[in-house]
Amino acid sequence: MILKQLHLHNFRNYDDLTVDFAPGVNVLIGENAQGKTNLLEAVYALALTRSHRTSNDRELINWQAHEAVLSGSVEKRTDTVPLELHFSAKGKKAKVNHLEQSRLSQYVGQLNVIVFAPEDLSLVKAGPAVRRHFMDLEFGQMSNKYLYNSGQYKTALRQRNEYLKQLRSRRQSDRVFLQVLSDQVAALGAEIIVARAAFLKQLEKWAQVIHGDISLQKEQLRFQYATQVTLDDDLKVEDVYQALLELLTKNEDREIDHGSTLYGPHRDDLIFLVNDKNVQTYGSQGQQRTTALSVKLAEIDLMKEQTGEYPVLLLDDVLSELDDDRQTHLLTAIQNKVQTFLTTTSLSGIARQLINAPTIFRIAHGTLEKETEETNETKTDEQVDSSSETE
Ligand SMILES: Nc1ncnc2c1ncn2[C@@H]1O[C@H](COP(=O)(O)OP(=O)(O)OP(=O)(O)O)[C@@H](O)[C@H]1O
Repeated sequence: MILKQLHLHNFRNYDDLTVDFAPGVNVLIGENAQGKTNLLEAVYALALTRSHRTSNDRELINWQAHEAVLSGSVEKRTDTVPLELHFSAKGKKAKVNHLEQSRLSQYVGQLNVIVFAPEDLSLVKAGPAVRRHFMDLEFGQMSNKYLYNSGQYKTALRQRNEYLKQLRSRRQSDRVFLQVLSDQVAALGAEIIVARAAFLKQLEKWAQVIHGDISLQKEQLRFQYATQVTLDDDLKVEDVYQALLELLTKNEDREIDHGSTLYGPHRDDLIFLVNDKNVQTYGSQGQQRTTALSVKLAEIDLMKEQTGEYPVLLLDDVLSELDDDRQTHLLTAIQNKVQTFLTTTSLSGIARQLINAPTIFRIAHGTLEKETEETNETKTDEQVDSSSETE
């Protein structure tokens, strides 16, 4: 899929901007604090209805305004879809094909994006919450059902935790109601666990090939999904539900003492093994970065496999964090395949050599100026023509 056009109205430091993007690599160049990441954030928000760097939507609205609007048109293989998103103090409104969607989970999935920022290189090193967030974000874009279930699960978990606290402080004593809440948590949790296991299997398949290439076949990457229920090959939602419910029922007293739910997919982790060793514990920084890069690149292929369309790739100042070798792998893997938005303060080194016909936008104080190969060529042609006339 391709984001053909984007319009920003009172979004961050942009007043009104309409920009047409190229299907290949769009390079956003500018000094610090000019609006490069804000523009990338706008693409991300148009896709997922929220920012990748803040959970507070108010920050997205221009300081002088009360409402921000993003709109754009997404070209897919079969059709072009107009998207529109309004942010205000009253909340968010999302439209697909000019029709307001009653649930945001119905909107997400129209434009798929993968963001790769320096902090993503610590996917392996960071705590489990980061990897759970990663799974929810990526799998949620590929499946409306996953997105819906994970939203419902969070609500059910919050209610159960609240009730456990009330039981602990003896404001409540009804254990039967706790069982009702446990049942909800187990049913939704089982859906999430089974979906994660299936997605991870597919993701691992792509990541293994990429990791093998980058490491010149010296390393083999494997994933281990760490969840509290035993996972068989022939995994069924019903079995996971029963296993999870049993854990919750057996441990009610402990959970009341804690005032929180100790079992379920909110406790999952994803372990990466390189040549059968946990790369978080034993891997070098280079191996950890290669793993993170392989996983990110694998997501692109998985998304294509699951949705039939390549996602849009957002590279937020990440090239400067990668050595030449890894930059080369990244850039050769995406070119002529995925529409890419890349922010940088200057396009230099290996990136300048490798990016084939980039479309360059110069950003200063929330304004954009396009500089394309074509206009450069036209200029050169005009200059040649006029010089031949003078002769
Ligand atoms: N809600 C807002 N309203 C107006 N301006 C904002 C808002 N939020 C952020 N800004 C401004 O946007 C600018 C930051 O833009 P951005 O984060 O896109 O920088 P950048 O070009 O990516 O720079 P760097 O290379 O340093 O990351 C800052 O000048 C900031 O003051």
